[in-house]
Amino acid sequence: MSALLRIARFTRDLTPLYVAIILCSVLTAVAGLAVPFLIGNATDAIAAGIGGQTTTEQALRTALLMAGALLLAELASTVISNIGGWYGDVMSNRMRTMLSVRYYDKLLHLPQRWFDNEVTGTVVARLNRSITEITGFAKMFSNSFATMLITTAAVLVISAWYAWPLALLLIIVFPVYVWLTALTSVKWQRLEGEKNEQIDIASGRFAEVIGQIRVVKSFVAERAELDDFTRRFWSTDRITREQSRHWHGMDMARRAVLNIVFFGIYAIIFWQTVAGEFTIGTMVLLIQLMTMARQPVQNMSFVIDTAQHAIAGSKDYFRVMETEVDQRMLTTGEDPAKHVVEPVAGAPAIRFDDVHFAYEDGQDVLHAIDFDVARGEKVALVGESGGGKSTIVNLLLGLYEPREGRVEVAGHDVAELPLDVLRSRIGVVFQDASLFSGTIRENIAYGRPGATDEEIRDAARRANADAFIERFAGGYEQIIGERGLRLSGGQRQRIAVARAILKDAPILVLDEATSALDTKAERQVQAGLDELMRGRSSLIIAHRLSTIAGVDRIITLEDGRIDEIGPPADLAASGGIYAQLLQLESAGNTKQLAKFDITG
Ligand SMILES: Nc1ncnc2c1ncn2[C@@H]1O[C@H](COP(=O)(O)OP(=O)(O)OP(=O)(O)O)[C@@H](O)[C@H]1O
Repeated sequence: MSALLRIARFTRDLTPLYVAIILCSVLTAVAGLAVPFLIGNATDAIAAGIGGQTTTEQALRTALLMAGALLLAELASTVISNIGGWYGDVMSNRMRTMLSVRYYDKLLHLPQRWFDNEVTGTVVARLNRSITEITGFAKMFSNSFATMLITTAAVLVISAWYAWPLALLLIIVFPVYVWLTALTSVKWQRLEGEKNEQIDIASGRFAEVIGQIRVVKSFVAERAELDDFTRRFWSTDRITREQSRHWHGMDMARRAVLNIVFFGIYAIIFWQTVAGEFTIGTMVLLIQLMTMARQPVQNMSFVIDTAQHAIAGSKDYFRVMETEVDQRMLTTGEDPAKHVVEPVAGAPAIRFDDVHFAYEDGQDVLHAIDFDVARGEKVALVGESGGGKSTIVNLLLGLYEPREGRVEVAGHDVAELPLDVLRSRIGVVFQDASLFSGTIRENIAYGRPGATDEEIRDAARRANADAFIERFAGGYEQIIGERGLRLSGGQRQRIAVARAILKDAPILVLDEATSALDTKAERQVQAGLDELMRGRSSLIIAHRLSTIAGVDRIITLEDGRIDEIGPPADLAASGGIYAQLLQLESAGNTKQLAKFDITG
């Protein structure tokens, strides 16, 4: 119940719709409750006519009057319940929109750490299930449950008026029924959770596999993937059988109790009628009222079943909604790129001051990292794979916080800058170009929404991308497929470079992509990158010795520690990692070079 109230509180903006739905439900219930009274009156009038207490004309007139009133009551019920249904549809759709938008908003602002432990497809599957179940319940409630519950409450009061033992029996049957249902609920919920877990994992994998279908095909892993998917779904079959057996076993017990109680109710009504306490009309009225009350009790399992799904769904939903978000976003609604951050006089563009960092407690991956990048300087990070290069970039982008020490940008502690302001100052070109489905124009404009066509073209020209874009039939409107899969690796990179040029951030982080490119493509991308780096302070995760040779300074890393810092010429002679790399290159030892993600 508290979970359902929580949903209602969470969606309190829908209150006017909730009120309209309840009003329609009350009116529908009232119209429905009039029916047994009208039939009861008609029955009494007909019985009186047949029995000779009134004339046949009088009996007929009353009966026809009742039939007319019956028609009106039923028409009213039809119209009002449909109006209520309309409100219900609108309400559940708005609820779905509200829950989905807030969930997406939440996900977009969760810290990077949260995503490290989640599989994208699983997050999406969970969202879909939770929201479908919550809104499904809301819709059922507004379209039928509410009227049903109001009718039942009214039947209780009316039957108490006529004969208190009837009301007593009805009052007993409800809690017994709900109690028996609650007994089933604990086990049912546990099994439902087990099922959902399997389905979420399978759906997560499904999304991953379809997203990386080329890898799957190249490893001929289709059968293995399908087998795993099938196994997970089939495991829900066993759980469903157990869950359903349990549910239906308990349902039999519940219904048996109901049958016995209703036997008592009918026995009382018949006995009282024979004893002359009730007229035939009252008997007909009471039988109809009891039938009206019986339906909600029987449907109670369905109501509770749907409510349980909604409760289980809401738990998953609110678990994510309760996760702490990155609080350090600019909350003024101001464009973060326009937020003024005056550089501290004399401060370097980037400074790492004795930074220690661990992804997991007690396992430092960066130790005492100390370096700076002067304004306009190009600095390359070189080190073995897993040495901590990407982690340094992650800290610079504020994706994680140092365990100890400070990271500064233009003299400001990164921990104190709003994250969106910080990130608007840093352009990033990732190793994997990471484009989105849509047009080339949209992908470049991602760097600066609202950029003019001319600005987009100019960025593409400078990134050495304009010529190949123009060769496409659609030009800048060419659709590039999911993650840009319809482009070559080099083309994707150049679009990513154009995107960063358009962003025009003073600091640049570059994770060179090389292995995927042939020499010509590499030259084309390099020309774009050179243009991008001009005048910017650049931190480069370099994968080519030619790039490393062209930077102002090199930082070599070993096991998360800085080994050396200095200009290429100095490090070439120092005997350290860079000097060794040069030796490996001249000896043609590409295998050892690959350990450093260096392609030569
Ligand atoms: N999200 C994460 N959670 C836990 N550990 C991580 C995470 N990301 C990286 N690591 C670990 O941190 C260490 C440094 O990784 P990092 O990605 O910074 O290395 P790298 O030098 O960039 O390597 P590469 O050149 O292969 O990309 C590695 O041991 C890695 O396993």
